[in-house]
Amino acid sequence: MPHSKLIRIGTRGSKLALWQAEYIASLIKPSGYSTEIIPIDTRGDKILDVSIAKIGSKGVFTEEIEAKLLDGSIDIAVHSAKDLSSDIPDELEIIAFTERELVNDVVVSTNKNINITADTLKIGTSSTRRVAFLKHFYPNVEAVSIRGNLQTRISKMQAGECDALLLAYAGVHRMGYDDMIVDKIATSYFVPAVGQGTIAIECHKKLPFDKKEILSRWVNHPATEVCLHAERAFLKTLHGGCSIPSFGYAHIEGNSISLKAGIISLDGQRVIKVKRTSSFEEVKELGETVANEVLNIGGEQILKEIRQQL
Ligand SMILES: NCc1[nH]cc(CCC(=O)O)c1CC(=O)O
Repeated sequence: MPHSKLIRIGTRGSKLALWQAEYIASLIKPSGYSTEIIPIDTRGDKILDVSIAKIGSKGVFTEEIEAKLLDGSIDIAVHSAKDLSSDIPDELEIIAFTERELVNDVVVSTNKNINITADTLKIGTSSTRRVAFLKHFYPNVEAVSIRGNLQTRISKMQAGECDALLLAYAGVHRMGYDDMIVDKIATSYFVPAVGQGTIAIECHKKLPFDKKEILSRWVNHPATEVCLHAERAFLKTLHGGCSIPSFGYAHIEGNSISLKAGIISLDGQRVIKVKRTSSFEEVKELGETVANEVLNIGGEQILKEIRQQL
């Protein structure tokens, strides 16, 4: 790997991914290191007519990018932390997580008068977690599958395929669509996906030390990192990819970390949710404990049913 003061950033080519890569470049800039952004096409970008759950769950947005980390043609990969599987190759590590954005899901529409709690609505989403939560909390809503990047989804909504979209605030905000947000859904019951709202930096374990130092110092946000370690330990123990309707959200409460996480059945009938706290030093155990408890009180059964259906 080159030992120059250049950090080569691999990213997906979507507008959101490029925004995120530019953002990382802007965080690195004051360090004196320069950056180069290298867009990479992934399976998830190429196959647009099939739901993510059906393409095959793990790594649809990351495999091609990780291959370039492994062969040394890029120094770091920038991912939405949410899209990054809990099992990354042994040779790679996550070196930084950016400060978390507002973590909520939001309802986006061109119609300002939409009321998600009362109206009979068609809401576009392609996330199994959101579909299941919609069935559970908003039986008045019909979830319709909409894929593609944010701009495509908004066009499809405007063409009448649905009345509104349910999306992560982070992506909506980064793409500048804040004025289309009609509702912000509380995380207390509509628990976000593990990693939602933060950007993860993945690199080769053998990335030169000086570059690792730059990333730790200029990009990483320690409070977000500790929360993500809890959430990702949960996901890893659950053995869930991004197609599993699991959820997990950790935040800091004084001197401890609180993790609320679980899984919901695809029909929205059963929500298994566990909340526990730990010290900062025990976040990995926290994630594992919560996952094992979720599995034991009904999560295992839900996972089994989902694996049969997909
Ligand atoms: N699965 C797609 C994806 N991955 C990350 C984000 C948003 C940005 C983030 O959560 O950091 C989105 C879009 C969405 O869920 O609405």
